[in-house]
Amino acid sequence: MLNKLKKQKKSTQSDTHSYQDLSAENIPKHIAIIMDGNGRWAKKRGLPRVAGHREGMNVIRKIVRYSNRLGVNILTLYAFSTENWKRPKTEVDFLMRLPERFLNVELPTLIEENVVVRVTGEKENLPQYTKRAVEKAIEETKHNDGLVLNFALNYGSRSEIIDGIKSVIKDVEGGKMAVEDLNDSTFSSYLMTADLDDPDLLIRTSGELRLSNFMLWQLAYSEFWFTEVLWPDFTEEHFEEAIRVYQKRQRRYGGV
Ligand SMILES: Cc1cc(N2CCCCCC2)n2ncc(-c3ccc(F)cc3)c2n1
Repeated sequence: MLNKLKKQKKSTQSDTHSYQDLSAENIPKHIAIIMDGNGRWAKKRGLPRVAGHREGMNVIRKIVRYSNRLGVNILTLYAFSTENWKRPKTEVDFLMRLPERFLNVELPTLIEENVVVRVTGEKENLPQYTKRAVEKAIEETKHNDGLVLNFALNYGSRSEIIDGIKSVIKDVEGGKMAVEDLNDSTFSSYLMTADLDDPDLLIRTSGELRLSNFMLWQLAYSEFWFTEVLWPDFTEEHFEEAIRVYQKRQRRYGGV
């Protein structure tokens, strides 16, 4: 993938995007995105909030494809937080149908593009139709080895950390774990993201400057890039700008 990027880098214009001054050597391995601003996008246009969520799904398609072409290893998308259950029932019901709606359209392409679908969150509390759709996608892409598309779905970082602590206590009491062996690395293995590297870059859209209970442990050393752009208006160019800024920061702090 990086070689392909190098070739495209030589030409001033690849098929749809020129990777202007993006270094193929330092593409963030794991990019996490808080996809915010969907409701505001709809309100600005006098549309119902759900229209913003629907448009937001179209942006996911573009960013997944672009991430795969750039050679990003893991793309984590914050789709539904444990706090989102407090939204109006009509909106929650609509949101819970989106995984099925997205996968019914996209799964064949994801399989073809060697993408691995993964979900981070409490799947047990999801409606049956939501769980069935995500489990089917996880099963049908588990043998792929390309981009890991990780949806944070019904995910809350504080409850993830509390559950991790409870598991550590259980293992210590059961003699499976010695307290002295507890450190960053062993504790990370008790979290839902045990099999993933931490994010190198966090992107949050719509101008909000907070983490909203998202990957609080995992983002400890990540670069953050915030934009006023609302998620439905987010494009490959915005994504490229975030990576360009990330790469500039890496050069500045690359030294010892
Ligand atoms: C709840 C929810 C909301 C949701 N939004 C649309 C995108 C904008 C931000 C939030 C609303 N999207 N978009 C894709 C999914 C999804 C989740 C799991 C999966 F395996 C496949 C697709 C999704 N899920």
